[in-house]
Amino acid sequence: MTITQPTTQPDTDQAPTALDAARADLRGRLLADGVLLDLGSPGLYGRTGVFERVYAAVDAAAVRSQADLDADVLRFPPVEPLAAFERTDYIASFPDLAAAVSGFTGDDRAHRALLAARDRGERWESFLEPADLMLTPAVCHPVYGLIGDVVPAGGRNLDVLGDSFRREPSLDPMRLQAFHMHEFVHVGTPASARAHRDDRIPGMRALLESFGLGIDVVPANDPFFGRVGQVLARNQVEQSLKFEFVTHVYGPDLPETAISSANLHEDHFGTSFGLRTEDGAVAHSACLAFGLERITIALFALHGTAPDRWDGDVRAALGL
Ligand SMILES: Nc1ncnc2c1ncn2[C@@H]1O[C@H](COP(=O)(O)OP(=O)(O)OP(=O)(O)O)[C@@H](O)[C@H]1O
Ligand SMILES: [Zn+2]
Repeated sequence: MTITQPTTQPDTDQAPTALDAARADLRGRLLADGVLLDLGSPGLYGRTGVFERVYAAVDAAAVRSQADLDADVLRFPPVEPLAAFERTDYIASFPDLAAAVSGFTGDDRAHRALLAARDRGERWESFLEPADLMLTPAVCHPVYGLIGDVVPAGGRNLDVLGDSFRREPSLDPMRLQAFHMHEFVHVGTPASARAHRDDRIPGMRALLESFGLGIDVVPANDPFFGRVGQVLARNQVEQSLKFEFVTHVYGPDLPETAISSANLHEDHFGTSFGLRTEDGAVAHSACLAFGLERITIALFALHGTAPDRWDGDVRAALGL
């Protein structure tokens, strides 16, 4: 079958850097070899069988690596109610990444006006109204509202896989607008949350290394928005709240990319969602997040786009 793909054009005419060139090269290879399909908008791709095969293997290996948690499985839709989104405070830290759903609520007359604007070649989305739904930017968000006010002794472990949407259009195939994270979340005491994060870092690292990837674990520096955001970013690093598993996707001389993370939220969600431990203290939480597309694409970048020709050890680690 031949698939005709619309082409996404770069939206800048600045001179490309070595990193831009490396990103364009990988993107071109993934499209030319039929791993991804260009949907005509930066960071949005269709996926073919070869992508899905590796992606499913990565996810299954991630799940096996956390099996001892005996976590409760939770799955959610790609959108969350505005009221739930509000409680996470995401809009305070990352307004530039957030995206809302809107819908048409007008009458016949408003519909005719919409169609007239469309016939004139104008944008018509302004005829839509906010639908009180947000695209979920981090898959653990819906968990905290469902836990109940008191977390049982020993805490709760949750296995959450879902869609993430972040409005960060890019021609870097490692930076998508729509992607998936598989998260292993713990809600419990300050000590159990910290242990969940810290004790599992070596195992996560070993898993990613078993795929043949070179991994560094580094303190994360998230792109919090604006001037206040610079303070938040500094706190995050100083308090070592988040670690990222980074790998060289674009060669040893170019910056590494985060393919997974291990986060300690402290009392952030416990306070916002009114979660307490049995002794009445505010619950703490932590999560491990596997960035499934980023891990998958890192594997294609390193080992090539034909998984049957990958090293036997790598295929064994992935169960391919
Ligand atoms: N735009 C994206 N496209 C694909 N995967 C992503 C994207 N953003 C995050 N991820 C993946 O989800 C994982 C967990 O999300 P997290 O919130 O920690 O990302 P992040 O630190 O904001 O990523 P970055 O700093 O690269 O923007 C990341 O380690 C990464 O693997
Ligand atoms: Zn980050």
